[in-house]
Amino acid sequence: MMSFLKVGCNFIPKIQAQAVCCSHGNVQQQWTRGKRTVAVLGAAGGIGQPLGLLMKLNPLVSDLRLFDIAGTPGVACDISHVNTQAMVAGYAGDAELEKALKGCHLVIIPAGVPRKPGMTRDDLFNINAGIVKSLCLGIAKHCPKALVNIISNPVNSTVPIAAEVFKKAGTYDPKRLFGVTTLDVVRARTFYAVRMKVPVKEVDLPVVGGHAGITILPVFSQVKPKKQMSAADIDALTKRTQDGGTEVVQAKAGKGSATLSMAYAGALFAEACLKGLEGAKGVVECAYVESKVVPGISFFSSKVRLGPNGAEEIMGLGDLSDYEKKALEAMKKELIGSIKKGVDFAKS
Ligand SMILES: NC(=O)c1ccc[n+]([C@@H]2O[C@H](COP(=O)([O-])OP(=O)(O)OC[C@H]3O[C@@H](n4cnc5c(N)ncnc54)[C@H](O)[C@@H]3O)[C@@H](O)[C@H]2O)c1
Ligand SMILES: O=C(O)C[C@H](O)C(=O)O
Repeated sequence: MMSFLKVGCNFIPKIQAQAVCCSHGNVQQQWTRGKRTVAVLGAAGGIGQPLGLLMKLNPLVSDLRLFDIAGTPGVACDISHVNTQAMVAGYAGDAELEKALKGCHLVIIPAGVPRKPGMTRDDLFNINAGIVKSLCLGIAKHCPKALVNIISNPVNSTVPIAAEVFKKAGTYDPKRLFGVTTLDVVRARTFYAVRMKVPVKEVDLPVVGGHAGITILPVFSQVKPKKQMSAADIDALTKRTQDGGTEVVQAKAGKGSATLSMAYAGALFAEACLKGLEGAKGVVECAYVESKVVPGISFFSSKVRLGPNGAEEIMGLGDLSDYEKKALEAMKKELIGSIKKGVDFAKS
């Protein structure tokens, strides 16, 4: 749980430094508050609006830039009335992208179309690939040193697209580019806690691979606190995590995909990045990054230690059960194909 959400309303008058914890609860550290500039691109959308609000609540943020093709002046005005320290500004349309990005430390991208029932995330490629490409061109030009958190689907392809854009611009640093897979972690932890009857705040559970169907692999063999799980439990919870996005798409019945839980997850990962920038120790989250963890798969989500330069360390997978090893084999072809599709698009 995010520190600023944990303390709820009480955090508002406490503008001075205080001890805060990362989502694994293993960090206790002092740091300076509110000196980071954060942009949300796609800020008028279903994810962008609550994500903007959550970033406004984050005491590490001094300036919040809300960018979209339209609608952001209103969203920014609304959020700016919240009595927390971050200054909020709205920017609309390509002509304002430079102003939105200049000086940013962290750029979060939930811009793009969401799924409707019956669609796969890959069905979004044709529209979202171009959106991510054009926004990343802007980042390369106006804030090349920023950390970039990509939420837009299909994440398995949009992150490789971003990498290629940055490579072409000569600004690529793999430590600063992340695909946000935190929602898979959030879901897996929730589903495990409910099924195994453990307090959700105590659950630590990595989710590795990518962010689509069988490429999502919760590693229940490493879950804490460990409860005896039957093979049927493991299979059911793995499948539910893999299908979590589709569960929401179907429940919303044509009105989009996960927005509120995604805003929460996006804010959780953004806060981990900001804590890393501030030099907090022991900030570890799963994220989809350029990786050598699985030979032959150039982008992969695993535990990443965040620090002042972004992804300071990409951690290995640890021991996997036979079930997980099989699932890892099963995802390889799809993941490699999605990565290649993104790279080919960016190069074309
Ligand atoms: N990574 C994840 O776990 C995860 C979870 C949920 C949703 N998503 C993805 O996030 C994306 C956004 O979902 P949503 O529900 O917020 O959609 P939405 O349609 O509600 O909002 C998207 C916003 O992006 C804006 N946009 C489009 N083109 C833009 C551009 N060039 N520059 C700036 N903004 C632009 C739109 O105007 C809109 O406001 C989708 O691709 C969805 O699949 C990812
Ligand atoms: O499922 C989707 O299309 C949105 C997102 O990727 C999710 O996991 O909720």
